Amino acid sequence: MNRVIEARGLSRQFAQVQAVDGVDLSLKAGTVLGLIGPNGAGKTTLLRALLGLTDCDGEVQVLGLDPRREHARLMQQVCFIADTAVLPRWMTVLQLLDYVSGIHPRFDRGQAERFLANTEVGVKRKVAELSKGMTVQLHLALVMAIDARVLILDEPTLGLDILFRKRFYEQLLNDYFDDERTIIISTHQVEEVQNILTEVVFMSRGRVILNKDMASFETTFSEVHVVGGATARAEAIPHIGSRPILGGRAIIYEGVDRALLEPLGQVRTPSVSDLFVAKIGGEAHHGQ
Ligand SMILES: Nc1ncnc2c1ncn2[C@@H]1O[C@H](COP(=O)(O)OP(=O)(O)OP(=O)(O)O)[C@@H](O)[C@H]1O
Repeated sequence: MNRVIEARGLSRQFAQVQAVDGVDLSLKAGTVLGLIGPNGAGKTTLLRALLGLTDCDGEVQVLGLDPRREHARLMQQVCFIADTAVLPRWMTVLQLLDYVSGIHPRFDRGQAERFLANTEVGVKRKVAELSKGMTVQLHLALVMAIDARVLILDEPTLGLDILFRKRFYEQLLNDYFDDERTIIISTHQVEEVQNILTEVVFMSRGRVILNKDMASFETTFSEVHVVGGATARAEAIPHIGSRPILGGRAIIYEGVDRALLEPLGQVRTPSVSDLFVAKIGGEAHHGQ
């Protein structure tokens, strides 16, 4: 089996809300997927459906298992970080390390301790006494020390300061990620993850709006910075986004030959977040 995650027509409806609406997803080992979408887009519901934590319609397999029927087996091979509030607040950090060592066969306690040594989290303190950011650091230390084939991170760095966010992603890539693993990161902090992604999915209103590997992202999308008279010519070419920048405009194109754009100004690949605004900002606007 070379697909780690395979979903077809995955849907989840809550009363009035179609939280996930016919999503197809196919990921192989060695993927770092960024799942990007506005609030309420359905990201958490999709991740929970992949893990069998919420019911869903459609076909879904993770590591060859059906998360709805084989949830317990699946959870032995995946690691999910979502809500940092679930750590037992009355335990000390040391007690928590003992506890996780006892329950999780794939937990490497030494690795968790090495990770914590680089943080402000004192191992003798109670979880309840830690700041929000420290609680998240503790949670991450536990997660990164679990040898899982699939790691699902839902807003992993929420509440962390910028230095720690950077360090977290560096560490994730250098110390955790390898060809055997698959990581999905759902986040609003797109700029911070874009350099570590191999694939990106944009979600809006339960649907996948964009699903690209980063190599084809670069060949599909272009951004041109235009000034003066070139602006009108650039805007005459069908584009998906246009925004003011210092002294001119940045215009984003999909599927336009770069040779056509080069005479107009400086051509580059748009950032994932600028493309997100162009795609989803427009979408939200048209829907209103
Ligand atoms: N248990 C539930 N019962 C009813 N509606 C729900 C439930 N869980 C999610 N929803 C709805 O489904 C939609 C998608 O929610 P979801 O939490 O998956 O979005 P999200 O993309 O993760 O959002 P955010 O970025 O704000 O965390 C929302 O409209 C939400 O209100």
